[in-house]
Amino acid sequence: MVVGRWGIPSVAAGGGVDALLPTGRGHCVLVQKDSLLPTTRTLAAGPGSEPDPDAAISVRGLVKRYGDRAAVDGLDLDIRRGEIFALLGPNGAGKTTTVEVLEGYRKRDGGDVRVLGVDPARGGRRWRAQLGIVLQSGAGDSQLSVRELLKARASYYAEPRDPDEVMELVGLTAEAGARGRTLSGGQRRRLDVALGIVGRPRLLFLDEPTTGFDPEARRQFWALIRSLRDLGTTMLLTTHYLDEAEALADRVGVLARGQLAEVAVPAALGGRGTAPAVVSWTEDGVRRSAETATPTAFVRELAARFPGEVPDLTVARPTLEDVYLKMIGQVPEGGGTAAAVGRRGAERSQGVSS
Ligand SMILES: Nc1ncnc2c1ncn2[C@@H]1O[C@H](COP(=O)(O)OP(=O)(O)OP(=O)(O)O)[C@@H](O)[C@H]1O
Repeated sequence: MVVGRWGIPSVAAGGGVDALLPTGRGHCVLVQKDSLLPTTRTLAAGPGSEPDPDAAISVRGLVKRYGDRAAVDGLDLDIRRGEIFALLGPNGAGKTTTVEVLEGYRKRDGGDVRVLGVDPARGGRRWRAQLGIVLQSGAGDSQLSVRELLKARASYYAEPRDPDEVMELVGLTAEAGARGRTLSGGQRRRLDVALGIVGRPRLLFLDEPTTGFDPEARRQFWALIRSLRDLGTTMLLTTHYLDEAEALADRVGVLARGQLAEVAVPAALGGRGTAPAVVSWTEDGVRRSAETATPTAFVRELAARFPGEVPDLTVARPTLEDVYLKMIGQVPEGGGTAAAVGRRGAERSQGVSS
């Protein structure tokens, strides 16, 4: 058995403000349309404000430098208890660094951070036992069976979930006796999640959890995440899949160059909620389209011009992907994801990193 972090057994080692949008539960976002950084801030997590004692995660002015380069550069963020928050951002934006600071795995250079009310830099075993972590590389080649792995992990917690219930929850009951190395990629990921939740965490970190899943496995995984939310688990999800963020997240935060460019509910990100619709149709053999703020009225007028169905009619608004790509630009800062991941993989088995 490999001993991972914390001694817990591991199976792997400026433009103008254009609008004020409510994001729910008393938070608002300031939307600026014509600048990349920062376009939006949660008012509740404004610079200089006090950390929110009721939040599951509360961050003010987080700074993390590697050499003279700031990977995280003054981050403010509140994640409410019980919500699923998706952290989005291009390669090298600072997502993993941020999450590692929150997990108590990486030292920060500045700022105030509270996770379940505790500074992660000082979090002890009791605090850590309330966290669940599902890393990118997981259960892999274990010689132990699924049930053995879960029982071993559960034994480290005061009030673990029943391993059989966890297997049921993640859909691994039929594989209870199978060794980790014989599982398919999707089953291994389920096992990663099972290991992450068997300690009954109040806060679950999910790092790109569905990479490599087939479409059906992703849908099943989403259902699992929703059922965990129903059980009251707060989740911080990092993902590059925009549809996943849209399907799961109560709110999304877009990180770019170490700062939060925007925090919003998925439907409001980048002004989606108020963006004009694009109506398209075919007329006289030609594809036509028009932007309109009143698509219903437009389509009604259009329909009056045609005796039957309007040919090839579609009405579209910007997708989450559209606004996200616009927000971040296309060129990843710093490149080098593979190098960063490899470096991290090596560091993660060795305790807290600077
Ligand atoms: N241990 C390290 N030493 C030096 N630089 C690092 C280290 N870890 C990360 N970086 C750099 O910090 C920046 C942020 O990296 P980070 O891994 O946090 O980004 P990310 O948003 O998680 O990226 P990805 O989506 O590719 O996983 C990058 O420029 C990266 O190269």
